[in-house]
Amino acid sequence: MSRGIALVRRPSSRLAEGLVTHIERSTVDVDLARRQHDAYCAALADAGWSVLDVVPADHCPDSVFVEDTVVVSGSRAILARPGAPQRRPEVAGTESAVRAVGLEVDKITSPGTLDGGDVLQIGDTVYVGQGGRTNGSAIRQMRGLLPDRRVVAVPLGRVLHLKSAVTALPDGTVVASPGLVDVGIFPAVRTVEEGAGCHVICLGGDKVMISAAAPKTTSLLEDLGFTPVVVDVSEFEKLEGCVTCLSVLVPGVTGPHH
Ligand SMILES: NC(=O)NCCC[C@H](N)C(=O)O
Repeated sequence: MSRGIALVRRPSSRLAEGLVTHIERSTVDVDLARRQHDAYCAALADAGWSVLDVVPADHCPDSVFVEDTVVVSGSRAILARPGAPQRRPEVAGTESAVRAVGLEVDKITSPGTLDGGDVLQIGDTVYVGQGGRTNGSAIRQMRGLLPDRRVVAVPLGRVLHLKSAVTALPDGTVVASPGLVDVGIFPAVRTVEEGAGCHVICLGGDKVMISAAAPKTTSLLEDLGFTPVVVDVSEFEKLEGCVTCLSVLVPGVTGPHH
C-alpha cells in the first residue's frame, strides 16, 4: 500500500549553473548528481512512496529543487511564486503534475513571492520563513488560503530558506541550527551542530531521511528511536540544496507511478 505520491524532478543538464547565495560556488558533477537523484528516488520508493516525475525543465538549472515550486496541504496545492525570478518558469510543470494527481490548485500572486523551502508544516501550524525569497505579502496570502491553520512568520538570518535551518521530526520536535533562525519561535527545539543535520524528511512511521553529511545527527536520530534513511546529496548541497528540496510528499494520494 502506497503512503502517497512523492513528486520529484530530474536534475537539469545545466544543474551546475544553479543559484548560490550564502555559500561559495564549487564544481558540481552533474553525472554524480543524476546518480544521487536516482538513489534518492529509490529511497523514497523503499519507504513506500509512489515516485512521480514532474516534467523535466532542462532549461531551468534549479528545477530539481521541486519543493520550492509548491506547498501541499491536505488536498490543496498552493503554487509558489519563487523569489528568484529566474526560477518562476519552473512552476508551470509542477502545476500540471499537481492537477494530474487531483489536488485543488491555488497560487501565490504578485507582489507576493514565496519558495516552498520556506514553508514548514507542523500539525495545524504553518511556519513561513520571511527573508530573501519569501515576503510579507505571500505570508498574508497564505493566511487567506489556509484559514484553518495558524500561519507563523519566521524572519530569517543569513540562510536561504526556513527549511535550510529547521525541519520537524515525527514527534513534532524540530532539529534546528541555532545561528540561522530564532529557534525560540518553535515549541520543542533540538539544536544540532551539523549544517545538514537540520534537514530531515519524515517518510512515515519512524523513518527519517537525512543527508550523509550529518553523521552525528544521524546517530542522534537513532538514540531518539527513529530509523534514519541516509542519502548522499553532496552535489545538491553544493547549490544550497538539501534532502527536503528534492521532493514534495503528497500523503494518501495514489496516481501515475515513476
Ligand atoms: N528548498 C530548498 O532548500 N531549495 C534549495 C534551492 C537551491 C537553489 N540553488 C536556489 O538557490 O534556489
